[in-house]
Amino acid sequence: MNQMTMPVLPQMNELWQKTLNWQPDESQQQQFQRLYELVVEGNRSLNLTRITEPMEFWEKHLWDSLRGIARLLPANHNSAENPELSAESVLKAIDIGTGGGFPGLPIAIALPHLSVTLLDSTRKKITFLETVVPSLGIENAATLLGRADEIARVPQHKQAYDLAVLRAVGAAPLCAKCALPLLKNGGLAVLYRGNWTAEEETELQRAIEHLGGKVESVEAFTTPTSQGARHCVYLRKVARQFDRPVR
Ligand SMILES: C[S@@+](CC[C@H](N)C(=O)[O-])C[C@H]1O[C@@H](n2cnc3c(N)ncnc32)[C@H](O)[C@@H]1O
Repeated sequence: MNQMTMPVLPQMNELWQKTLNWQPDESQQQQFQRLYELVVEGNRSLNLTRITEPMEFWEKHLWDSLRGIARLLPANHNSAENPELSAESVLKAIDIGTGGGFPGLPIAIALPHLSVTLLDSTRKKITFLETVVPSLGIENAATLLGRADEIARVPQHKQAYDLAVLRAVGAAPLCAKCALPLLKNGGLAVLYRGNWTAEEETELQRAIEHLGGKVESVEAFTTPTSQGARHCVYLRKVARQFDRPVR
């Protein structure tokens, strides 16, 4: 057996459980393993990621993708306390600038009730994902080629999503400008960041004032094996743009 056919991805059941209060089942483990193999294979012709070591892939692609939406994983959301986060109310998600499928593909695998749109403006990334999605047997994810600002003007996508996730797409104000027009009123954007400064938060606040968004919370944490610094910025869409008075 070569490295590509062995289940080389660490299972990490204890760490999944301890850090996210969740564990993938057998079929989700297999999908993560196959995703790993396809990304390593795809990397030979496409510049998808620098992270190809199994342990690093687990932490920086799989775990990191799911940490941002940990509150939506079964057992973590309490729909009575937090109705806008219940599994029943978060149905449509979009991963803006998904690249090789992160964080959108691990999210689609972990939350099969969610319908996930994988958006990217680069044709070759979408072509890659068009083969990955069926190859993993994922039925709740679809690819979409285009720029977020253009897609947000298409009636089918404008204010159509409950959840938007963005990782490594650009500065936070740009991410907010991409995400908020795609969200329904009450929808949530998760900006996956490394470090996060007070200056960045001020700039973000300024940028979202006119877009009907508010910073609901910022979570700081470290990754579980290499202790890398991470922040997730949660933005709530509180008003549709056209609800706000034009000054
Ligand atoms: C550095 S990659 C990050 C990929 C992935 N999110 C990750 O964390 O591994 C940024 C991706 O965002 C895409 N992108 C940048 N601006 C975009 C936009 N305005 N609309 C859609 N995709 C965009 C690029 O084509 C690229 O694939």
